[in-house]
Amino acid sequence: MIQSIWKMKKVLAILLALSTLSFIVYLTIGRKNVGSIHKYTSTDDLYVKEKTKLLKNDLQEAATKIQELEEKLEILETRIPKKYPEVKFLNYLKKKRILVTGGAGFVGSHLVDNLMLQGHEVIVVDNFFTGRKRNVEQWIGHENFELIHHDIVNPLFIEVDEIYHLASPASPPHYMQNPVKTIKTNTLGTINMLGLARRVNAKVLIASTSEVYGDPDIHPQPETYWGHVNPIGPRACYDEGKRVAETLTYAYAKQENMQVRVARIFNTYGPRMHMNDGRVVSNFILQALQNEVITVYGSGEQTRSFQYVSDLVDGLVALMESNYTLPVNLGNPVEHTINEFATIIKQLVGGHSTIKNVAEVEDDPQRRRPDISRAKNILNWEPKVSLNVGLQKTVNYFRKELKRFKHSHNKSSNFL
Ligand SMILES: O=C(O)[C@H]1O[C@H](OP(=O)(O)OP(=O)(O)OC[C@H]2O[C@@H](n3ccc(=O)[nH]c3=O)[C@H](O)[C@@H]2O)[C@H](O)[C@@H](O)[C@@H]1O
Repeated sequence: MIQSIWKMKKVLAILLALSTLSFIVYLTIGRKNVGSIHKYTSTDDLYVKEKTKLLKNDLQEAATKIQELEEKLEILETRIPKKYPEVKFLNYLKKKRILVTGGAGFVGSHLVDNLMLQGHEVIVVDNFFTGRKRNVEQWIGHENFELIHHDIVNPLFIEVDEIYHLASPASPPHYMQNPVKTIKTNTLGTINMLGLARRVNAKVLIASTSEVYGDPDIHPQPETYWGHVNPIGPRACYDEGKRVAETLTYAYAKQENMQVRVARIFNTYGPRMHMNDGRVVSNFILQALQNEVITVYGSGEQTRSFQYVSDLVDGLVALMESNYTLPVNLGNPVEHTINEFATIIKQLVGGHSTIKNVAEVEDDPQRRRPDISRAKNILNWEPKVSLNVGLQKTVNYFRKELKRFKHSHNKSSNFL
């Protein structure tokens, strides 16, 4: 079908070219001939004018027809079946209807891929504040997939078996950009999702964060640690927002006898991170790829532990499938200072960026590393992807993104 459409397109292009050519030939050779055979008269001139007019009309008619045909072709093209990744077949007993809030975001979209490939029906709800349609475009039109543009701060009425509640900006510059909205998403949004889960009797997993531990004074951080959070600092909208989300979850679970899961997610990276994400992984990689200065905030002696996104997704699915209700840390326990991390990225990318220490960030947690004993014991889960392998995939992704950005930037400036 695709080939025949291409053939039709070629034929149309040839037709258009031929008719234009014949018109030009007529105007040049035809006119000259008229002049060479006959003596030039005003009758000839009239004849040529009349003929030109007729040909112009013919050409106009042909152009209209071609346009009509092109429109028909466009409609036909939309009917060409899209090639989707192959999904498992599940019978109606095993197939679940799963809602993923924030499913067009970085982590959400990878989770959606996993659930779709397993053969489930997936409904993505996203307000596209930090999520992008592009992250889930591979599934658009698939019979098991649905994309809803909706802000979960408002209630949602659908029937589902499970809810992965991931909707919230997660990058510090993003969540600090509109702190009130971040709090609303994590409080009102969470109430709406817990309310929905209660109404339809669905299992619900809440994406919490390592930030509930604040700037920790216990290291590494086990789930039993209560945290060290500044309730009025610049990060409070997010870390206190997530703490309330956890409190709400356990209040609903107790009062309404619901099945809940809480994942405390540590720093995660991978393809589909936004170019303007502002977190350390994307910043350093983009800076290194463009030979710009790699900006280390503060002394660079603060630490983080980075997990690759596919490991996190495996952990989220395992947690949902378990019958464990208390919070579970999901993160990679391999810890690095930010200075070390800058050097790792610089070496991996190459180029001639320099590493520079710039102003520190207020309330920046100084040490962060998950204690993952609980996830290991209960879910039999631990990260599999090494930093080198994960970073290489992420660097490749950002390299492509930069090319794509430059290409579309050039195109739009040509257009202007
Ligand atoms: O990546 C994540 O998943 C986590 O990211 C953030 O937490 P944070 O650790 O502050 O994330 P980054 O902004 O990536 O910062 C990590 C460290 O790198 C530093 N950094 C960041 C960006 C930069 O250009 N340079 C730089 O030195 C920061 O100051 C911080 O010490 C979010 O708050 C968490 O919710 C989220 O789980």
